[in-house]
Amino acid sequence: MSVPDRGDPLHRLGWDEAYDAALAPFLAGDPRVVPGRVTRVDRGGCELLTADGSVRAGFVDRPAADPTERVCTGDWAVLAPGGAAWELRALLPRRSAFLRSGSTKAARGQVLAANVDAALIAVSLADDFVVGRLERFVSLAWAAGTRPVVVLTKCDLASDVEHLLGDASAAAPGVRVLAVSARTGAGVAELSAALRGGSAALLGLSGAGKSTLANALTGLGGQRVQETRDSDGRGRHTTTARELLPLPGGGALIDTPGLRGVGLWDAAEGVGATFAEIEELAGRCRFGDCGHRTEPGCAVLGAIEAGVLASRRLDSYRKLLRENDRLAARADALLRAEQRKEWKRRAARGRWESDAKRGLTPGTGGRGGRRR
Ligand SMILES: Nc1nc2c(ncn2[C@@H]2O[C@H](COP(=O)(O)OP(=O)(O)OP(=O)(O)O)[C@@H](O)[C@H]2O)c(=O)[nH]1
Ligand SMILES: [Zn+2]
Repeated sequence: MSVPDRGDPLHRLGWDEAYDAALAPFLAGDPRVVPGRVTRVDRGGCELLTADGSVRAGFVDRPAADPTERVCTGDWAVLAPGGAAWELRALLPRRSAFLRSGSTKAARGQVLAANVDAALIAVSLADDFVVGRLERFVSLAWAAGTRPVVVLTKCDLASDVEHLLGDASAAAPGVRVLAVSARTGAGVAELSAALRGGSAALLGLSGAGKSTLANALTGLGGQRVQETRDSDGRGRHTTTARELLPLPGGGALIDTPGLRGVGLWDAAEGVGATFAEIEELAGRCRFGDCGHRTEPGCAVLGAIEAGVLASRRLDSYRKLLRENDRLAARADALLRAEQRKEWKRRAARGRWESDAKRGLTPGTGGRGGRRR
């Protein structure tokens, strides 16, 4: 493995000068280190693509107490020769990260994908268009530090595409919205061009057409999706394990199972960006802490009355903020519980040590302990 130069596989996957700068201190410490991009993560290990274009598996992650510091798909890793094989030494700072809210065990959440530039939100035109769901995905994309791109899929099945494009644009102001059909190929070239050079991740409900879209974008044909013809048009497919795939025009597509239908996590800012027009209006309310319910001089209510803002937008905005608050509160509670456990462990260890010093049976504090 050697340090990459321009046009090599790593640059095609998005390596640039800022990453060069991030790698420099590692190179100064050990000139043998090389970067690699994580294409898939397994329990405790990962697979990487390196500058010579080869995919190397079997890398073991460094120990990290904070789950968000563990390796994830899309990470740029610093590799160094160690013993018989290469080892993963560090991760370069992430430009963006999708976090999943913590499970009941881990309060701090888990990073699902890193260094994503564009979040492709797949919305099937074969199903009813649920605006609130789109707003949720858009908020998530902003919160992760990525640029959302709304992809209305299966446009061959819809008759009023123009109308639906308008609805989607209204729900996601300032966001690029495209209609595509993997079946007819409509819009695919335009989407490819919009992604060129960057890293894109796929989000969307099951059956939204993500795998089919991934095939169309990466040019993998039917390799990743097995077409089945069933009545509801959803079908079943098998997805191969690699989660980061090079795009033919440069850049990469990240498609991780965990990212496909994620929950909100610390997305208050993302919600704000999605409902930018409401936040902007709120800045003009008479009271700084206006709840936009009955307050006099409320610019938000004023806009609704004037027919400039749909009251449905305000409802969605509130709902997403509430959801986010609930998750944040839950995460706080989990974090506190973890800390309490750690304090108990430390206190127990302290008692043990002081018992031992006093010549008591360790852990009994003298109750039932005999002096030796
Ligand atoms: N008519 C039409 N059908 C499509 C199109 N894209 C996907 N489909 C069909 O929609 C179904 C679901 O597509 P998938 O690509 O498997 O959807 P997915 O989002 O990957 O689904 P999950 O893996 O469950 O998340 C399949 O039967 C596809 O053949 C399209 O552009 N037009
Ligand atoms: Zn107000």
